[in-house]
Amino acid sequence: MNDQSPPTREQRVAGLKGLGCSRKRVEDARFTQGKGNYVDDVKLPGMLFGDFVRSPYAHARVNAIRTEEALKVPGVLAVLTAKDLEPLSLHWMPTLAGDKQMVLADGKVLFQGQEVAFVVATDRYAAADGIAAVEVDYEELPVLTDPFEALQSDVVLREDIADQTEGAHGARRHHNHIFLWEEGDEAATNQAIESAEVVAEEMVYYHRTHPCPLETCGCVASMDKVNGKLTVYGTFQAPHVVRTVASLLSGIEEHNIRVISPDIGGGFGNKVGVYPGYVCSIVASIVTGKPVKWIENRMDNLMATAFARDYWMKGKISATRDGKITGLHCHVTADHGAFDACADPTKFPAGFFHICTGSYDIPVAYVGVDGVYTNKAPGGVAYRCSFRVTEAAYFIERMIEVLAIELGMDAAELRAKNFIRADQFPYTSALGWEYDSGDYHTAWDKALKAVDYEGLRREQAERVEAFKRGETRKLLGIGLTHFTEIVGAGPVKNCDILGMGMFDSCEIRVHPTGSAIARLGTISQGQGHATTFAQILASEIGIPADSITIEEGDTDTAPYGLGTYGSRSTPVAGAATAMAGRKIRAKAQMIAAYLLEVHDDDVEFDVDRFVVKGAPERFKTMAEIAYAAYNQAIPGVEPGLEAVSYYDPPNMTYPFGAYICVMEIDVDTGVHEIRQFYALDDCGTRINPMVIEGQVHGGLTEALAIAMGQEIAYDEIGNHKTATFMDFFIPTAWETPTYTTDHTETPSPHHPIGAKGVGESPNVGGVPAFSNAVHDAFRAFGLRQAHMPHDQWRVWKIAHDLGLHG
Ligand code: PCD
Ligand SMILES: [Cu+]
Repeated sequence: MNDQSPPTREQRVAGLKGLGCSRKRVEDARFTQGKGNYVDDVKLPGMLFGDFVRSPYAHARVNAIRTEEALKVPGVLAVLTAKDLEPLSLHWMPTLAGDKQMVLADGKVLFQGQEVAFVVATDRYAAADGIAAVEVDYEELPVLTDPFEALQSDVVLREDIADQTEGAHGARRHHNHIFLWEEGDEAATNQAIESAEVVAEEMVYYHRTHPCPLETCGCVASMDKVNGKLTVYGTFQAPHVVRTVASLLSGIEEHNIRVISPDIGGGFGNKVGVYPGYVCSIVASIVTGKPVKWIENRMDNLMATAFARDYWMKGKISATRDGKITGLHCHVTADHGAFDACADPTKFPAGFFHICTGSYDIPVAYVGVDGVYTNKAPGGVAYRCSFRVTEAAYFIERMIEVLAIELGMDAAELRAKNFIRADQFPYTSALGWEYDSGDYHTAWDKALKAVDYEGLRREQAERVEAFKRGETRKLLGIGLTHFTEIVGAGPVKNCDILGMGMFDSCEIRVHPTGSAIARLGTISQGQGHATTFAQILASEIGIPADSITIEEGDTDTAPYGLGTYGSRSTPVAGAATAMAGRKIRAKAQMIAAYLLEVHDDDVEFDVDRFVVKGAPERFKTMAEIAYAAYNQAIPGVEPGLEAVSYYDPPNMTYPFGAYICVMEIDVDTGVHEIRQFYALDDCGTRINPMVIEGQVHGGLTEALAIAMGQEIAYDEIGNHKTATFMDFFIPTAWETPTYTTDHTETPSPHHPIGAKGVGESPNVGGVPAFSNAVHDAFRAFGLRQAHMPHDQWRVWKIAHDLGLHG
């Protein structure tokens, strides 16, 4: 081929590396070469180190804190206690859930690992010595770790609000009660259930766990007293929200606060909330006039930062004899720990749990959630679904299995019989959500075919017979799940965090030579935004993704946004990116028309250029247009080529998926082996299939961890039993199975490019798939419900209790 020949249209499209391209992740060059810049890499001149004295008790009165000896330790400069923070009104701080939380122990401690005092020293070793020298007089109090018991007990956990009968989410009926939140028609639901031919009832527990990112939480606060500017580097999933909160709490004007989220080593929801470490570092920097760093160790992270789940879900599901679901009732007892510090949109104290009707057309439903205080760490609702969709999906997918048992019906058939049909979308659920789009039957049939479902069931039946004959000790479980996710909060009219509406944003500058920078209100923690958002833009404005820099996480430069969690970046900031791109394109069209000396309407966009309609040889490329925007006076058009979009999504997006897990279980040892895991995801328009596959692999591995072993456990006096990797299960390559990924593509009708989120989906759908496989292996022997995690001992115990050990 002649070097001079112009690229074909296909080559031009491919050259953009836009939508649908499995573009390699641009951020990986620095990550794989140790050139990332994480919070702990931030080293400022004269920087000090702060760390916490933490409570060894789960519930105790703090009668005295003596700091004299600590202050004598070489290198220790200050020890902050609640008394020091009180004059600044910073000894307590508001939580995202409308509650308040102690920054440092104020008269008592409420969970093991709670922050009691903050020691500031020249380095982390001196701080550790200082911590050891702080003397605290504790007087132990009775401990409540069980939420059901907490609601009956005379022991008052939150003395600060003991007499308050109204909380942030309505009436409190007991001193350890936080709220009762209800959705749906309870009377109609009860009636449907009472008059039903078949009812299945079950208590489904989704245990307490923890997102445990590789990098723990931390920050560096630096108060420059000369120019009055506070800079805070930190592991923040929502940097702008942190800036606003810091301003409101400290009284420092918001323009004088700069929050920077540098590279983040995994967030998974753990880094959404505001922690005492941030407040104490800021105060310490103001007091000492020096930068102060605080970095958690692994135990701190597992003991004191945002846990996930801990939902006791009591369900009733009713159906006709032939398996048509007629009603769903759910009551949740939600253990929120010592403070209600969940990171949900204000109006939703149980997040989006009322998506618990799942993928099914259920005529009536009711859900009631009781939030309860206990002597455990606060900060729930994280871990690859910040808004309780994981709990909801687990609940309904377990209830479906239990109903299938009750009906004596195949669980795949029961699902298919009740799916919302493709022609029912947009579909409004009994609990009020408007599902934007979906095609569940197509996905389900594809999944069942891919694994040869009928063949598997035959094999399973043969296995059961062989087991009964004593020819094998291994059972076969087929774990089915069809989940519906709900991601992309806003809209602003329903969703806010601390009053800030949940929109998101993108600002684009196209440079004269035809490359560009785009800044967003979100922040990648490993998801690959620098790669994928450039792809959205490449397809919108015809500039190659390789020529577009994506920048996030610096509040001095990025437009205001609500941050990255709840798989909202693609649905919201991704939409803002497309919309801002369209503004660039609109202006480029005027410039092109001027340059081509035709009317605006006579040019049209084609991949990377504007062409004169009907005369494709007459065109201006985006690079030429960008240059003209800066070097020519164009009548009626401002110089430059920039745009900004603040996007308020009209609705959330509803990704879905069909997962099937095939598991072998050794009845005598409780050891499982995952023979096959098939995951079909539908996240609408796919931006980068390779990134999506990576997201799915990561999320499934976290799901495996949660379902098969990971747990935050406490003993009866509130000792945290799982605060190290000796006890807290993190799967390695050894435990991780091979996954087969697949997809269908049902675009979101309201998203500018039809994309839905995907990051959370594999965890939402993965946990029930693994757990259902365990249950299914024992279905023939009468198992209905066994609580997670299904570690080896608990699986052995299931077999034992079913009498399978002879
Ligand atoms: N359709 C579609 C969708 C999506 N995509 C892609 O993928 C990713 C993701 O996305 P999304 O879904 O939108 O999401 P985002 O927002 O971005 O993110 C978030 C998520 O993400 C996930 N993933 C991950 N990865 C990593 N690596 N790291 C991390 O940390 C993490 N985290 C996790 C979580 S948990 Mo939460 O926070 O609990 O709420 S939520 C979450 C990005 O890149 C994007 O672009 C594509 O491509 N396509
Ligand atoms: Cu979610």
